[in-house]
Parts: sequence; C-alpha cells; structure tokens
Amino acid sequence: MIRVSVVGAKGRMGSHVVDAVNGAADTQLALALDAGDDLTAITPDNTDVVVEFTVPAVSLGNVLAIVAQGVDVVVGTTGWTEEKLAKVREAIAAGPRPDTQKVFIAPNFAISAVLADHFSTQAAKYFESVEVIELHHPDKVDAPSGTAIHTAAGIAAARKAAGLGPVPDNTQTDGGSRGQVVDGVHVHAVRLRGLNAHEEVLFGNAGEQLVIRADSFDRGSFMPGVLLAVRKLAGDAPAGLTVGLDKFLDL
Ligand SMILES: NC(=O)C1=CN([C@@H]2O[C@H](COP(=O)(O)OP(=O)(O)OC[C@H]3O[C@@H](n4cnc5c(N)ncnc54)[C@H](O)[C@@H]3O)[C@@H](O)[C@H]2O)C=CC1
Ligand SMILES: O=C(O)C1=N[C@H](C(=O)O)C[C@H](O)C1
Repeated sequence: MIRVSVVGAKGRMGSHVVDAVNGAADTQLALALDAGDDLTAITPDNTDVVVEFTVPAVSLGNVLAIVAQGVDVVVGTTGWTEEKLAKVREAIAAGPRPDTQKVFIAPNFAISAVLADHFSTQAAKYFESVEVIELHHPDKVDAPSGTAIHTAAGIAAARKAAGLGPVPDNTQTDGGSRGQVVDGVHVHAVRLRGLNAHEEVLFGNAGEQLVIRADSFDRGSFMPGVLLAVRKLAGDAPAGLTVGLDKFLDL
C-alpha cells in the first residue's frame, strides 16, 4: 500500500484527493492536513507520497518543508515560475535525500487538458496566429490559469524552434481586452459560475482555423492523473524535479 498524506485536504481539490486515495485499492490515507497544521508531522515513517493542492501563495513554502522532511511530493497547486522551480531544485540538493528525492508538479492532471496542451505544441509551427482562452469557475484565485501559462509557453517555444516570428496583431488601442501576453501569446481568462476548468487554443492561417479544446466538467476528472503521479513517485519516476503529466504518459 502507498501511504499518502494530503496537504490542502479541506479544499475543493484536496477533498477529492482524500476520497480518491481512500477509494483506490493500492493507496491509503496517512495524514489529511490543511491551513494551520504542522507539516513536520509528515515523516518517512508515516508517508510515502504527499499530494499538495493549496494556494499559489503558500505552495512553494509547503514543498520546501516537505522536501526538508525527506518525503516525495506531488504538487497540483498553480503559480510556479522558473525562479520558484529553481528554489525547489536547490532544496532537493540541500535536503536529506539529494539523490533520491522526487518532486512532481503538474499544471493539470486531466488527460483532456494534458493532450490539448501536447497537441497545441505540435500544431504551433503550422499556424501564423494563435491565442489561448481559459475558462474557469469564479472561485479560482489566479488568472490566467497555470495550464494556460504552460500551454502558451509550450506554443511559444515551438514557434521559436520553427523560426516563426511574432503573431500578427495590428491593435492600436487596448484597455486590456487583448488579454495577458505570455511569451508573445495572448491569453484570455473567463470566470463564469457553472464552469469548472476549460481551455481553448485557437490557431489561424489565411482562410482556415484549428480549435483545440479541453473541458473538465468535474474535479473527478483530475483524480486518475493524481493517482498515476502518486504511483509513479512511489515507483519508477526519476529522482529530482519533474514538471508535467505528459512525462508519465506514452505521448
Ligand atoms: N493541477 C491540476 O490539475 C489542478 C490544479 N488546481 C490548482 O490547485 C490549487 C487548489 O485549488 P482548489 O482546491 O480549487 O482551491 P481551494 O481554495 O478550494 O483549496 C485550497 C486549500 O488549501 C488550504 N490551505 C491554504 N493555505 C494552506 C497552507 N499554508 N497549508 C495547508 N493548506 C492550506 C485551504 O484552507 C484550502 O482548504 C489551485 O492553485 C488550483 O489552481 C485545481 C484543479 C486542478
Ligand atoms: O483552479 C482550478 O480550478 C484549476 N486550476 C489549474 C490551473 O490553473 O490550470 C488546473 C485546472 O485548470 C483547474
């Protein structure tokens, strides 16, 4: 049995993870912690893998604390930047298990979103124009979504590798309607009651359009990906920091 502790256990995602861990035949819940709880309660004696779904403002601190405890961790919280990822790598090197510690961070655990992201990077070099629209429930605290930032960055890298120039855009005035520019790609965020997590990538050439869209209608859609990551960390995932569920899929 893989012993799993959940940090952020009272949240929308954390509570689903608790249910998923309790419901799977090969995992068992160790600790369910939330804001105000002491993360040093998590030790290798009681936990094989931690799952962390909290808020962007605290996630890095939580991950560093869990690494200091010498326990592997799966992270779904958003807000990761290159600077924060560098701090995680430093913490692994300075921690109690520098050669075996595993930290896994995924912008999105839903297979539909991971595939949309993957297909978008494949499509990127064939189109002159591209824009990303992400649509979420209005209780979400960050915009744009971590997934949309990841998708835009992947598209931008693919465009650059293919030698494409900037996306065409003759906007002369903009009060904010053109969205946030992530690595040269415009990203738009919609917040609407009734939605859960959705992303649309629009590609355009003269006379044609490709739309790649992923819809997570229910948070249950993230759980197979979370459990896959937990099993990989308890199994043959490489040591160190890994980012993206695509690394654990045969894509
Ligand atoms: N990677 C993925 O597939 C997905 C990622 N997310 C991300 O996961 C994060 C959480 O989302 P939700 O569950 O909807 O948020 P939420 O607000 O429902 O839950 C966050 C939980 O973290 C707790 N918390 C706050 N500070 C804490 C601390 N210092 N230590 C421990 N717990 C603390 C809160 O009390 C709350 O229970 C967000 O960043 C969201 O964007 C959400 C859905 C899927
Ligand atoms: O807050 C959410 O709900 C989600 N957050 C993640 C993100 O920002 O990409 C993943 C998914 O979109 C749901």
